[in-house]
Amino acid sequence: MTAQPLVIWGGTGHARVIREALRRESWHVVAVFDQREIVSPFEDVPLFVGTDTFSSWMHSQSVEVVAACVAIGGNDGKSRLDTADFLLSHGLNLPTVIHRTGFVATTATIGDGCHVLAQAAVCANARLGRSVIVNTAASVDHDCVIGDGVHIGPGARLGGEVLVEENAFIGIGAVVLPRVRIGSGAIIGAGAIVTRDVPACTTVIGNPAHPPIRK
Ligand SMILES: CC(=O)SCCNC(=O)CCNC(=O)[C@H](O)C(C)(C)COP(=O)(O)OP(=O)(O)OC[C@H]1O[C@@H](n2cnc3c(N)ncnc32)[C@H](O)[C@@H]1OP(=O)(O)O
Repeated sequence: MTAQPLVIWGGTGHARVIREALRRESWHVVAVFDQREIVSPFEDVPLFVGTDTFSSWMHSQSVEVVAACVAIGGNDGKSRLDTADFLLSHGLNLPTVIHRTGFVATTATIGDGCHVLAQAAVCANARLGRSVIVNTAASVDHDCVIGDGVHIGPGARLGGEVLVEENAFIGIGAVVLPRVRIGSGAIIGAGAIVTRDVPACTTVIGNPAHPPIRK
């Protein structure tokens, strides 16, 4: 099988993680794009800046580029989804990337452009929307429902039947107890233990998780 050319949008460390997770026999990274004038994360792959440059670059390619990955991490699910829509509008596919050490149950469903990274697990009957990141060693247990644009940070643990609404962000090593609902755009701080539902657009930290105290 010949590796297909693929572009990565987003030129930070997450791009390196994505490239590492891609199957080398399937995908060959030919360019990185970003909105900012930054240095390419790869010595052997050029970085180009901006959406206008992207359109002209696509037209200039002699070999058709058919796929892209969005490498925007952090809590910016909206940017991840907007960028995914931009790339789709240029006719690109957004393959689901599953690291060779990642686990996805046969009964789980995963939307376009999701990334399941090294040693992460998506368990039985879990449902992931599109452009979801399940980062290194995170776990999404049975029957969880994860909305579009959600990022589950490294080592975070979601018990069974957890609902995470769109664009929410679960920080490194957080734990969410079974059947808890995390509202859209909520931020769960690193290491938090979430025992109750979290309203939309709310940040919580600590054990048990609570909003930060304003000083
Ligand atoms: C591969 C990767 O790296 S993927 C990236 C994953 N990233 C993460 O998991 C980061 C998650 N982010 C966090 O936990 C953040 O600290 C947030 C979102 C909870 C808060 O961020 P900010 O609003 O910028 O808070 P800030 O850093 O100013 O800290 C405010 C106070 O809260 C405390 N605090 C911050 N985060 C936490 C936390 N997770 N748990 C407990 N206390 C915290 C700080 O110590 C500080 O306390 P102080 O006022 O007594 O000094």
